[in-house]
Amino acid sequence: ETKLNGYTQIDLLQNRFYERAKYVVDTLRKQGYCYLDDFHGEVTALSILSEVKNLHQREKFTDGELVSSNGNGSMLNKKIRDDKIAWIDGKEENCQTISHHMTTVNTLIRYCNGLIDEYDIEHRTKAMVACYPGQGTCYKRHVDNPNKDGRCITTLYYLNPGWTEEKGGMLKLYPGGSEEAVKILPRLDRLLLFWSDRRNPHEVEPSHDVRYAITLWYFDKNERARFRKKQEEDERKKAILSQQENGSKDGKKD
Ligand SMILES: O=C(O)CCC(=O)Nc1cc2ccccc2cn1
Ligand SMILES: [Mn+2]
Repeated sequence: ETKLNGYTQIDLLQNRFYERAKYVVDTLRKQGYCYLDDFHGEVTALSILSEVKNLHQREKFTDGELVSSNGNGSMLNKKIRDDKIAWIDGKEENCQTISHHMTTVNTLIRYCNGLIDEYDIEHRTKAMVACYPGQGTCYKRHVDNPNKDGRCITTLYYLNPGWTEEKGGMLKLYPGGSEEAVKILPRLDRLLLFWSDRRNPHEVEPSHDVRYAITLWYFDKNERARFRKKQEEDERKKAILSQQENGSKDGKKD
């Protein structure tokens, strides 16, 4: 391959990933969040946007699920989120550039993993493609991973060309749980990363125009394994309890 002052193209590419990973990890350490602009370049960003719009037209988005306001499932189902979402694994038809985004962020995170010793990042979720349809739709203040479900880094890729603050839809982040918020413009080709746990409560302000983003959550291997083990134990306990209940019911019958 062509040698540019001793470097091959691959070397340059790997250096580029290494440089960005270094900046990301240093910034995450310093302020808990970090964003990279012009992540893919405009042409690729617009191609991802057209695939997302196509998903939207093909009605592939579902309503964000309702969450009961006081947690006991009562009828007071209050909407805390108005986003419409689609889960994408990247193999779907007409999602090639979305898939390219997923592999590119994987590579960046793999380089970051080499620099972060508090986590061992090997897996991620599918891509959650989200759309806020405008008319004041928003997402109330929340923490992505409040109870150690394994997710350690949230990555949000924004797809909104020409977005301005007048359109609302700013991501308000409260880094370190502090009260003064940081406002992030959800502009095209911006990749935002932040720790998924209680260090980063955040909310989406009411949006007055259609607003698209793609989220990928990355797991810490150990926290995820502990969470899965706990989930299985809870399942077993539930199964035993329901058997006992059925058993006692049978007992009453005869
Ligand atoms: O679009 C943005 O700027 C961020 C939106 C956002 O926080 N979305 C979001 C979406 C979620 C969907 C399911 C479960 C947890 C979730 C947490 N956060
Ligand atoms: Mn969130």
